[in-house]
Amino acid sequence: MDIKPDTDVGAHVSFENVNVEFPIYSSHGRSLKRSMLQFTTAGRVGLSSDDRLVVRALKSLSFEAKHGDRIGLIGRNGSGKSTLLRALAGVYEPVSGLVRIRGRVQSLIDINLGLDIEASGYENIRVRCLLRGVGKKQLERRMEDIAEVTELGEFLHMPVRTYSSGMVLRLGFAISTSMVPDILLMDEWIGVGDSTFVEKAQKRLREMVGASGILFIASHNAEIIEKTCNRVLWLDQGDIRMDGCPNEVLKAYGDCAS
Ligand SMILES: Nc1ncnc2c1ncn2[C@@H]1O[C@H](COP(=O)(O)OP(=O)(O)OP(=O)(O)O)[C@@H](O)[C@H]1O
Repeated sequence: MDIKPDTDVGAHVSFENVNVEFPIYSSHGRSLKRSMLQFTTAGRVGLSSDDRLVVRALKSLSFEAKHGDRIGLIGRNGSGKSTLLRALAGVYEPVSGLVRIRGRVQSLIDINLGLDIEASGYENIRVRCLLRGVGKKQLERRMEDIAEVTELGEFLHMPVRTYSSGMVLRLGFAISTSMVPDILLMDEWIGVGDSTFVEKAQKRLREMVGASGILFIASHNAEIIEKTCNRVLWLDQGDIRMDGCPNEVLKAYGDCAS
């Protein structure tokens, strides 16, 4: 795969003929390969260039996204939405094609990923801030801001393994939403916390979405897509079936499903 650095200003994404494949490791035997290839998978299971059986999750996918785009990803289960988000996040490396990404990417796909459960809440906040390049001068203030959002008080001095699942989510959410990225990735709209936290969390999330350069959100909820997005990509079998304004694409998608 060829990743080219981009140096102009403003968030920008382009995918050119991007292919992402997942090998099916247990299928080395010829007869098994043959029988799996005969399954009706609409071309999603196939042979890679080195003759391995693979699931083709993205197939020659091409699109461009510009600063200001709020892109909803829709499509049936298995159409490639999460794979596209993970390719944008750099988690999945395409087997071929060209990905260009200009800007800092922040994924809210798994907000608790990377939390060290043996370390305290404060230690986790500190490490994450340092990893994101927060300088020493701003560190204390930034840490206090995040701590305040969690509303976890003295619990922040205790190891994360002593937290309830809701408390872990508050910590992960507060950390993940502490910096506005150029490119924001979400797999469904996040709803975290109990009734006292949820309103504050939603406001923070809306502000982060509004301030980010480009948003990608995969969702099965048409209302969320309509409210949040100015453009929709309808994915079908790993490729784009339609790209347009939310009303138009959601209508075509709905007509196709009914
Ligand atoms: N880790 C994996 N190993 C093998 N195949 C995978 C893996 N992850 C995804 N796939 C396959 O890639 C295709 C796209 O999956 P993906 O998760 O991107 O779909 P999706 O549109 O996000 O679906 P959903 O709406 O169910 O979340 C599917 O055919 C799926 O079976």
